[in-house]
Amino acid sequence: WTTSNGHPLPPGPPAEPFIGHIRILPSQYQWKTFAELGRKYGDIVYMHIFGRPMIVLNSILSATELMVERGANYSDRPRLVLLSEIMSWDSFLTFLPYGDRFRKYRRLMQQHFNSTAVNKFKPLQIEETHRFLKNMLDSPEQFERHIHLLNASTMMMVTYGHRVTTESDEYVRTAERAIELTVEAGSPGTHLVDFVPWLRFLPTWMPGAAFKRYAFKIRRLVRDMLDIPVNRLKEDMASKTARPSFASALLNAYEQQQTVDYSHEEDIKGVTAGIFGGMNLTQAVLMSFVLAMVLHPEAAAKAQKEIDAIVGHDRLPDFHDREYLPFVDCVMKETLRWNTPVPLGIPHRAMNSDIYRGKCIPAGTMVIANIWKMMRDEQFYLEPERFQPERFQCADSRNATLDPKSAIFGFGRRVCPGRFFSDNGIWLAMVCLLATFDFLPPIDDDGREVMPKPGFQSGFTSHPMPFKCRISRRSERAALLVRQAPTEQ
Ligand code: HEM
Repeated sequence: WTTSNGHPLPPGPPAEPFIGHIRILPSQYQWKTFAELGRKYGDIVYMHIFGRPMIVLNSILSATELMVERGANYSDRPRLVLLSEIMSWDSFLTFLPYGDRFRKYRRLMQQHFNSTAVNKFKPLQIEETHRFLKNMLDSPEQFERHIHLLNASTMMMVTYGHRVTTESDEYVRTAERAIELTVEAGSPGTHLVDFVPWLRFLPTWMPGAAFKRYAFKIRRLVRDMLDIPVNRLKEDMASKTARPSFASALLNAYEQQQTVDYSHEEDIKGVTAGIFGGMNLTQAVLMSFVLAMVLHPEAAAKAQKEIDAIVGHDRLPDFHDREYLPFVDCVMKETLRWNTPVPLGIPHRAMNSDIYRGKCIPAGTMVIANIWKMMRDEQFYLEPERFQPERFQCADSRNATLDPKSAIFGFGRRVCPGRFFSDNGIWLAMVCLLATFDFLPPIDDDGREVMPKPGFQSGFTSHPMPFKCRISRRSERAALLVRQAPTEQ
């Protein structure tokens, strides 16, 4: 295909008339299909669905050259009629189109979550991690629930000063329900109304408008996600019982008119509620870590040896130990690489048509970064399917490694603003777990150890398939340290 400007489109598989490539796209594990297409057509693959163009970037080079270096053109989000406009997720930074409101929200996130600002959250992350370790000691078999509570409580404390003590917490339940129903509605950008936008004007009572009734249910939950925590915080601030938080800092500045940068409470709701996606991702990473430690006891033992030598047995690890624990960092990087938390990132959109490597990328093209494939690029990672933290120890020309953190958080002007904060939290949880617990395979009826089979769910975020394991305290001394760890700020 040659476009009107005389440049061909990037290569891609043959399309069917009108519907384009819709039948090539599987509903599950799309990143694997995209990687196969990449082997055949190169690291930029062009496709279209009902005439709407999309490209898949299979290499870190093309993602960097387009989404970072040409960020002014590639930082928009695709127009998702069902998700953004009907369910109203477009109140959140994550789905905002590129423009003034986006820049305003990013600036606010950046002020509080940049690489130095996140240091102020460290005492809270330590406290929440201690609480988590105590829960692990009491009921290690419920590790998934404890990880969930750790993430929910840390994020809610940081953002709204609200401590989550149970899974039935009103805000967390509302947010999880909204996300669950949204995910069940199908992949963003693949619903009929996304391609035939006038369908959104169908009255809800009409046959064929079931999607709209369903979407309205989600819209109410999304509204609650925005309103409940900020309204509760305002009550606490009025009664002088609020803890300092991201949202309270924004509300204070707004009320005292210290800034003209944001003009409406709705902005505060939109920017703070963006944190929820982060909880789910940190959960995916820590669950993958537990699975990796069960499957690779040699990696866990090596990290534990390093921790014992540096931290000793009289205290729990802390942030200031990090620079002396290089192997723990390797385990963290390998965990992030091995199970990429967001395999296809969040799609960007080209605002204007562009020429790249002699090919035309039309205006409006949806740009998908296949981060899963980038984390398996043999140019950087030998035997990419193997879990091998050592690959990050010796970056020589044969095994030149790329830090997964340069890809798994996305690219350019839309790169994850929570990346420094989650880097700290994930590291602390991993190092404390390694210092105090052993991770063992479950035992079958004949008393034999059975290694769990590693597998990851398909979906927008990649979580390990449910698995069983035994988690036991490393020693009575370790258990005592956990019991004595301070948890009240
Ligand atoms: C392991 C943890 C995390 C991973 C892997 C992750 C990954 C990502 C990715 C891939 C994107 C899309 C970037 C792009 O469009 O190129 C993103 C966006 C975003 N993340 Fe994260 N994230 C994590 C944790 C967090 C946390 C803890 C927060 C909140 C403090 C957060 C807040 C956001 C927001 C608000 C956006 C939307 C940014 C925008 O559209 O401009 N994330 N994240």
